[in-house]
Amino acid sequence: MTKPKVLISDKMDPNAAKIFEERGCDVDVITGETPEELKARIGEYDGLAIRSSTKVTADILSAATNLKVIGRAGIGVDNVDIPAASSQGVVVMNTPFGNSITTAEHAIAMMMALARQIPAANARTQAGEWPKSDFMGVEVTGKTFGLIGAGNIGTIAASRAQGLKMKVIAYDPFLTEERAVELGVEKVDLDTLLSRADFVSLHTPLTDQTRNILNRERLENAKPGIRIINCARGGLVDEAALKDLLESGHIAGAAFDVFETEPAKENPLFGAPGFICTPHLGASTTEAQVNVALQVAEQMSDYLVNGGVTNALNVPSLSAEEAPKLRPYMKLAESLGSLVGQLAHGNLTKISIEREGAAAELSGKPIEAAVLAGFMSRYSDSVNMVNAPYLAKERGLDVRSVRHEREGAYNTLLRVTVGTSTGDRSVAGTLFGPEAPRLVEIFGVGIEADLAGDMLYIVNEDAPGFIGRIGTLLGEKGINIGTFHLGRRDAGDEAVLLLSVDQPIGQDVIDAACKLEGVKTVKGLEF
Ligand SMILES: NC(=O)c1ccc[n+]([C@@H]2O[C@H](COP(=O)([O-])OP(=O)(O)OC[C@H]3O[C@@H](n4cnc5c(N)ncnc54)[C@H](O)[C@@H]3O)[C@@H](O)[C@H]2O)c1
Ligand SMILES: O=C(O)CC[C@@H](O)C(=O)O
Repeated sequence: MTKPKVLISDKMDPNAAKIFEERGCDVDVITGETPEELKARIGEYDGLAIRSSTKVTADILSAATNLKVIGRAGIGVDNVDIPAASSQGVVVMNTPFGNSITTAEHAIAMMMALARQIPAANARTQAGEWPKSDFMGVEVTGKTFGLIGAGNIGTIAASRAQGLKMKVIAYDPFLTEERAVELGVEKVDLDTLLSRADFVSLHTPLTDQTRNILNRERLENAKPGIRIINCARGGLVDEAALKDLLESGHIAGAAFDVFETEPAKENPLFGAPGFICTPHLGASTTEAQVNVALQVAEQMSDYLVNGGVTNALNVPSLSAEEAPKLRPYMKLAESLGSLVGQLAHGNLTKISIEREGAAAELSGKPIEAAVLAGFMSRYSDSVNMVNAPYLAKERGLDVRSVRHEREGAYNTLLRVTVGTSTGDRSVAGTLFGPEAPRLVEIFGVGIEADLAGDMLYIVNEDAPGFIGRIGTLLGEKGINIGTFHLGRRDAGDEAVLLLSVDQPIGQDVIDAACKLEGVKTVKGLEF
């Protein structure tokens, strides 16, 4: 049997190449190539091991005819086109914990550097100035550390801040009260966090919900003198607004490891008062790089040699026998989890997954994992069907799977219900034929729809003329309607409208739809 061939295309600890060889793979280390050079070469390889420099685009994947696995030695996979990889059957893996401690330590180092203005003091001292009176710092002891994103890295940063005798407050929609108590942090909303924190540290992935989470308005309304640390992802903070507010003195300092455009050879923040930065060094310690390199090489060779799947972001863990029967249910389960995750508001405390009819005969665990993966995909870019149940447990989400013997209106049915602080919210779906997942109920209203691509969800008063008004609005905004689904409890009651559309739904469309007569709720959805 020929050995699987792996390309390491980014600078990686040499232990990775050693592990690949020891575990039966041939390995080439070729770094710094242009996209064109990589595209010309990639067809030879079964595995591609990367960090953040290699951009694995759909174009490169189109030439990757033998590729079976991409391994990211690190956490963020924003440099990999996962949908394109999935549609080519390429497994994408990351190493979700190997650099967490190192990155949390970098955030704390940045906080201390900000508090004592170490970079500027160092530069001027070494220039021979001895500027002792220009650098009055602030203590961190007794100050408030505002954590945005209480996942792996955020919770480590919080514990280090507590070690520095700081009070930690946290904003994370996924943090339960129980977990907050366990961590010794106070759970708050984002506006409260910004009005109380002395130092704010961001630790979320970059998603549609977190992009510009610190926008101009929030920065302007933050407590005067606040200092901001971003060692997560560029794009979480409005860079131009931050520059203006550093210049006005409203914000006392900011420390960034990551930028909207990287490599950041120029940036509006460069030179702003109180601004310090590093070139995406969050994961750059010997220890973290050894961890992630070893882990990625072990995971990838296990997959290439034995078919074992660990920390994959785009495949469920299924046995060969169960896989064909379960596959359409996995898609249905993930879509229902994603739908309820996108629509539910409030403090999400519990989720139940009910199986009825033919679905009750199937193994519940993979279906549960698929629901959880869909449900949590809005909150983390590291979540997958393998780690979703573990993450849900760790975060205190009460997960229940119920199998009903009873015969229902459908031959097979999955129902997903989330408990929020404002009550239970439930969606249900079935399979049409053996394979086609279909939504059949949304928050108590019967409605039949495919969940795919970009969609618009509207709740409105059931009254004549509404469908015309929404059609006109979407037409004016250049949005083409693909499919149109309508449901209601009774005539004249609330109606639910679910549209699949050919263009993404922007905030302008949502704002305009909210203003239409009779509209109660509008939400853009993505599947
Ligand atoms: N600078 C670096 O070199 C470096 C190194 C490692 C990781 N990172 C980045 O750090 C980030 C966090 O990594 P992690 O391992 O802690 O991830 P994680 O998935 O464990 O945690 C992310 C947390 O963000 C929360 N979150 C999601 N949406 C949110 C929102 N709208 N508001 C508030 N919180 C929200 C999630 O609930 C979750 O708790 C990732 O983007 C990762 O890529 C950067
Ligand atoms: O590989 C790196 O240096 C950065 C890694 C980091 O951004 C991650 O998401 O793990």
